[in-house]
Amino acid sequence: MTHVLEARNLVRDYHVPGSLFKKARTVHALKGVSFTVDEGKTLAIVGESGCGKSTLGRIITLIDPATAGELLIEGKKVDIARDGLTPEMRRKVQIVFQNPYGSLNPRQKIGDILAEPLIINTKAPADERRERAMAMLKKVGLDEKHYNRYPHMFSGGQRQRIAIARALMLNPRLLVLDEPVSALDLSVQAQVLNLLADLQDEFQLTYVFISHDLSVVRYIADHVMVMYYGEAVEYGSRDEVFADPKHSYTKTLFAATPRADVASIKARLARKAA
Ligand SMILES: Nc1ncnc2c1ncn2[C@@H]1O[C@H](COP(=O)(O)OP(=O)(O)OP(=O)(O)O)[C@@H](O)[C@H]1O
Repeated sequence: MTHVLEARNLVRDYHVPGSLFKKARTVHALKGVSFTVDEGKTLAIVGESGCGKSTLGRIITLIDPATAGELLIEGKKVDIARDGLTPEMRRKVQIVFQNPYGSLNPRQKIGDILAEPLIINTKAPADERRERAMAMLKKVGLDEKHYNRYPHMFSGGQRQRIAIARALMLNPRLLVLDEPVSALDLSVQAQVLNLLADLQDEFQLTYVFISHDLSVVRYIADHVMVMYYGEAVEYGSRDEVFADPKHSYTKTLFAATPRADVASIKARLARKAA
């Protein structure tokens, strides 16, 4: 079976220019990271601040180039230096960022925010764009009446729903979710996680879920990759990694994390297991 996403030995170096007081230096943000993600599955990427999670997310989403390595989307090699990327390839991968306050243009109405990817990437006429935006609002648990409102008129959870809806407008295969619930209250986190799980089932979406929160990862992930200073130090199924962490860093990370379970997450897990 072809993987939806395959990363082979991804390397990313950042060259930080020197100043009067500091020498120029190179930050080795990714030191050769490899993994695969299959259709309809979720790979969680876990690790502390600075371990390279977001760098990896930006490379997968083709926002940033890698220094070396290979990236394959549905078995097709992507030019990681970003030359020659087809619009088709770009449409397949979308990203949702942590901050729903910062990621939506405050001057645009929700309908226009959702229609924008269609205007840029397709020839869909205005009435079709409107219809698709309305339909997507409903899919993420919002309402047609929200179409003409501005982002400031929504709660944090609702804004993240809008960001998810925007990411889905082009029917992507893969969503990179970069700390998508970290800025939300616990009860709202559970609602958004449940929404992501439902959308995954409905559209057979593949997720790369970046998080530092192990209780969230435990709920959402099929596979887990633990990163430490630019390296993947652990990689396996969720149950394997949680039940029997191999690397000393993973053990420390798990020991340091309180079990902050969310009631409705537990309920859903139980439903899933049943
Ligand atoms: N544009 C850049 N220029 C120089 N160094 C960078 C740049 N972006 C990231 N880095 C460095 O690369 C390393 C990995 O950063 P990255 O943001 O990917 O980590 P992270 O695990 O996502 O952390 P956080 O959770 O805090 O966002 C860090 O040492 C960071 O300082």
